Amino acid sequence: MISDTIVAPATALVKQAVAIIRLSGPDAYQLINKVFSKKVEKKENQITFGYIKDDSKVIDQVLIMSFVAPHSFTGEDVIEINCHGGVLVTTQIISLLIKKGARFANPGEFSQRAFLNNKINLIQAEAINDLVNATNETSLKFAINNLQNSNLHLIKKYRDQLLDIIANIEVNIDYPEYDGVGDVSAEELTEKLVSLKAEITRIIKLSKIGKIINDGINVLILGEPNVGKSSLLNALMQEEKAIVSNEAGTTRDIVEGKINLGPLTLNIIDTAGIRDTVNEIEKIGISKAKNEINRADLVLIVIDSSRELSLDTKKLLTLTADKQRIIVFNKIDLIDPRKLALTKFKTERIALISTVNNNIEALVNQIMESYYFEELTKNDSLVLVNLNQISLLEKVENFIKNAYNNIVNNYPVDIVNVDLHSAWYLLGDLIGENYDDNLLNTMFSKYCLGK
Ligand SMILES: Nc1nc2c(c(=O)[nH]1)N(C=O)[C@@H](CNc1ccc(C(=O)N[C@@H](CCC(=O)O)C(=O)O)cc1)CN2
Ligand SMILES: Nc1nc2c(ncn2[C@@H]2O[C@H](COP(=O)(O)OP(=O)(O)OP(=O)(O)O)[C@@H](O)[C@H]2O)c(=O)[nH]1
Ligand SMILES: [Mg+2]
Repeated sequence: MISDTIVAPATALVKQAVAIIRLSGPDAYQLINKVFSKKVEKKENQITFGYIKDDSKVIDQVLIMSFVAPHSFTGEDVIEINCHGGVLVTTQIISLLIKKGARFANPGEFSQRAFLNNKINLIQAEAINDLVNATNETSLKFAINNLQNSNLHLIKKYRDQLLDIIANIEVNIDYPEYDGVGDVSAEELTEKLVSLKAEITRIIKLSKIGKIINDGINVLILGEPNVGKSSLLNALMQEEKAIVSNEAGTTRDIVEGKINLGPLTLNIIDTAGIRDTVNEIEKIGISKAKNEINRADLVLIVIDSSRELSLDTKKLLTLTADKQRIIVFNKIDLIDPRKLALTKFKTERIALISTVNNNIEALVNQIMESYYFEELTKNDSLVLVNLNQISLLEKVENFIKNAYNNIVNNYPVDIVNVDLHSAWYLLGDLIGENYDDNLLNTMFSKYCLGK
């Protein structure tokens, strides 16, 4: 049982209209009543007006909101003090509460308590943090979907299915032939495993895209010199961020910019034009540009529409063949688009643009389409955007795959069940059925103070 009472500002320590101080734990009422001008009754959802006082010295005029365990965010007795939002007044009230016996909370400790008191599961806890950190509509949608309990039943369903399979294997299979006795055959079990694995694989796939969208899409602009890469960066950002000139080899270093494009966040990376050069500085720039390919989620290969496809561009196309990419034909204002040799790109996403005319809509549409997946934002979609969550799911996927192979290869039933148990257990990790204290501390420490 948690025995101490924690306190922290729930709002930033800056000059503002009103600040909120949160107090949570078994002594919340006792503590507030040591410093408040009136008696705060232990009653739910009350707002009480009065003064915070250090003995006879009045510190502030405040509103007290009261919650009674378990009906609060943390599941404990909670008092929220809405004080005037001065830095000094807020810190004085907190110091006073600490003097009276409260402990200053660690970052994320309120949410951690909410988890420990079964008010939220770990997916919801991660979602709270993701919600606070969300910078685009899509990631906000993922977070709010996961915060509402709506898709917890999915994980529970998968766990139940696993248990069911485990039980059936134990009861119904006449080892070592795996001939079906009773009501479930080996074929039916493998079928169940296959469909379960398919569902997990689907969630992993969606989650990986979700993670990219959540973190911001790293969009790398590549192309030979002078094709208009920096002009494109500037057009996307609607700002003269990078130097543009008609001299080939203008950009030497990496230039980065961040924008929100509708529901997406793009981290745009402009690079030095790629060509054979003897200039040492330019060479460094070119090697930097190539090194960025690994980090990129999406590569824009920019081509000057008015020129023949050069060897350098062909090399770039080969170098990025495995990447998600869009072939961008810039300077379309210089030629008749019908003259473009597009057939060799017919399996690719292409966009015809003219940065000089600020006509980049075709590219914007292609980017949006690349990351538009109806399934992603459906209310009941489970999209997990944290690396640890995704890697847990991948482990689950692997254990199910192993179990399947072992059944097919007529391995002993205990071996099959070890893998299935592991998968079941790891799904429990995902929602916090089982947890490790250190892991929990690490996880919540990335939260805001007072959260
Ligand atoms: N002032 C304030 N605003 C806040 C929060 C908070 O803790 N305090 N929140 C947090 O950061 C978020 C809201 N989340 C909350 C979640 C649960 C409960 C709560 O009291 N739950 C009770 C009662 C539920 C009900 O009445 O239906 C419960 O779960 O039993 C409060 C806030 C955002 N805004
Ligand atoms: N006609 C026309 N000219 C363009 C267009 N986009 C860029 N340019 C011109 O092309 C030249 C090169 O543009 P930059 O954006 O500097 O090209 P870059 O690819 O960044 O070049 P490097 O940094 O040298 O690799 C400039 O003179 C631009 O004004 C376009 O859509 N149409
Ligand atoms: Mg440039």
